Amino acid sequence: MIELRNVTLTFPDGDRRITAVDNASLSVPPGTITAVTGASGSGKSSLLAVASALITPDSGEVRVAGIDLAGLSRAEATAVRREHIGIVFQQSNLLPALSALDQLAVMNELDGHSRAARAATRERARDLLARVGLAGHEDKRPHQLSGGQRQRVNIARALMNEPGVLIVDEPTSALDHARGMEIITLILELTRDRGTSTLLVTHDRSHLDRMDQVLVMSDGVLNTLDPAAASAALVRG
Ligand SMILES: Nc1ncnc2c1ncn2[C@@H]1O[C@H](COP(=O)(O)OP(=O)(O)OP(=O)(O)O)[C@@H](O)[C@H]1O
Repeated sequence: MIELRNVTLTFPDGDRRITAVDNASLSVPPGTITAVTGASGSGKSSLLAVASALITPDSGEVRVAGIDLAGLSRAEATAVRREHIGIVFQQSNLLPALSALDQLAVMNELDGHSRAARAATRERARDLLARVGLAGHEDKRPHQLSGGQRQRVNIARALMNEPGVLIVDEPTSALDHARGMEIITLILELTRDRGTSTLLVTHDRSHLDRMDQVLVMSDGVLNTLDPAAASAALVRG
């Protein structure tokens, strides 16, 4: 579950402050997907940063996987992120030198677990890669994969720790329409199968009618839109 109640986030701007998120409330139940759309600079990334425990808002309540983020130290917030939140960033941040399998396994292996635990990690990574359609591609490095395949690795990596919350920033921006559709379908399936509360930012309005909930951000303010109406608006142009 992701829950934001009356969240406001401001940034300094010379003598004044910019309100990036303005008294925003939202709730994303398990197994559902909420899309946030809106113009550039409307506050979407700021909202994701708050929901990912990367930034503490000025005011309001943020609960992720049942945990109230208020008052957590930086280390505690990092621990919550690691255990409960899978994040797929806009820019693919895969490590060029690592195979697809190692991109998934490396974070867990850094913990220095036993041999058996390492083997289990690699088995889980292999299963997840198969789940996102990359069986047979485990040993490929990022430059040997297409944009859509790299995005699949990103998604699989975000799921390694079996998070209850999945935060996805612009997953289709670097892809053509057909590949974008496939990625959205995958994220929807994973959300249903794994029961994640998925919060997704997108500029691409063509996917909105597939979402459980659509929110439009404008100058930091969130408004609910009927998913079908969001698509109808697209048809009308
Ligand atoms: N670290 C920061 N310091 C100061 N101002 C910031 C910071 N991050 C965002 N802002 C400001 O907050 C507002 C919202 O920005 P944000 O990046 O959240 O919008 P966005 O909707 O994600 O935009 P885009 O679609 O272009 O990524 C903007 O006015 C932006 O300039």
